[in-house]
Amino acid sequence: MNKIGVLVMSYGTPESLDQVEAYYTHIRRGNPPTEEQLKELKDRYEAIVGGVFPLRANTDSQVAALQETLDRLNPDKGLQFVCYQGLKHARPFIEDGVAKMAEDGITEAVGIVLAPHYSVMSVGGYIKRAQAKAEECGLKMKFIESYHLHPKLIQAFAERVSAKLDLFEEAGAERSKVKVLFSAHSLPEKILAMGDPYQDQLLATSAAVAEKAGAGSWQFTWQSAGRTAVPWLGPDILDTLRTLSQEQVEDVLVAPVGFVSDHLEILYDLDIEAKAIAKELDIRLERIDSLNTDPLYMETLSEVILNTQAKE
Ligand SMILES: CC1=C(CCC(=O)O)c2cc3nc(cc4[nH]c(cc5[nH]c(cc1n2)c(C)c5CCC(=O)O)c(CCC(=O)O)c4C)C(CCC(=O)O)=C3C
Ligand SMILES: [Fe+2]
Repeated sequence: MNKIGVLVMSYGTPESLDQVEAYYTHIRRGNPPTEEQLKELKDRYEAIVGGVFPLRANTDSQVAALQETLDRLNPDKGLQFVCYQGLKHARPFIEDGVAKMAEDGITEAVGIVLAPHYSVMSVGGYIKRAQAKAEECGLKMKFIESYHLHPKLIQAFAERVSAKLDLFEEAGAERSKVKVLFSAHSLPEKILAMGDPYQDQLLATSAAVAEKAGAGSWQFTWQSAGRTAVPWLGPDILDTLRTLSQEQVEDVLVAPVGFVSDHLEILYDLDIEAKAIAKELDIRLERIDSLNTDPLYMETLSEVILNTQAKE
């Protein structure tokens, strides 16, 4: 049986509170955080679920679900796709995943990231590291850079937006007046001058989801900007909520389309931090459920992976 490796890449999260320092140091390219920064990050993890790191189980489940979906959708019975995990900032690292494929005798692989939009600073970084290790191991790799307009991805997000708009309506709000706020992780502003596609891809996803979900009123905002000296893309969601409040908006549905699973930036930055500001402003803030192992998301990933073989 001919085997094709699938390197499924994701951000990674610590396994326990005592690993947060090493994790944070890795994110900071080897510079350890100050005591204060470390405490602040640990506090955020403790606030979400008391020191459990949901992204780990979520990534494991996504990889398992992707394996099942690939097995089911692959039309070529002489070819088997085998998934491996590769994380950006935690074990198993991207390099570990590539090395494992090579050890298992795999010579050809496809790399994909559990994030739909390309930026040279996000997905570009994952791909660069995987490619370097693949060359070292003599592995031939292809990469999927983005899949932000795949019809099944748009449908999955749109169904979630629509379901939450129903709830607003049941609670007495006028559906067309609920502000749908699409969001994604901010990046340093310099990416715009570099001609990076990140922002345009996010706006394209947002417009497609808004249209499919029949959202009456929507806009895009950034979230989770880093606390560094350089300017980050804005407006930030907390400022956007303040502006919306001034515009007499009372109902807001946040749709974080830059993320595909429940983790810190969803469970803390939105569910705790943004919700607290919304409460102060008397805004009803809800968010769409995360995709996690949604079958439509798994089919999106499977279809783009299978497509890399069809093109040959
Ligand atoms: C574009 C992007 C995505 C989306 C695409 C993708 O998924 O790749 C993403 C996702 C995530 N980011 C995450 C966590 C963190 N990101 C940080 C810091 C940073 N993120 C950045 C970018 C991104 N990050 C950047 C440019 C920095 C500054 C440092 C640097 O230049 O690299 C920090 C440090 C402290 C802080 O700034 O808050 C933390 C803890 C978690 C895991 C949460 C969990 O464990 O549940 C996830 C899914
Ligand atoms: Fe991040």
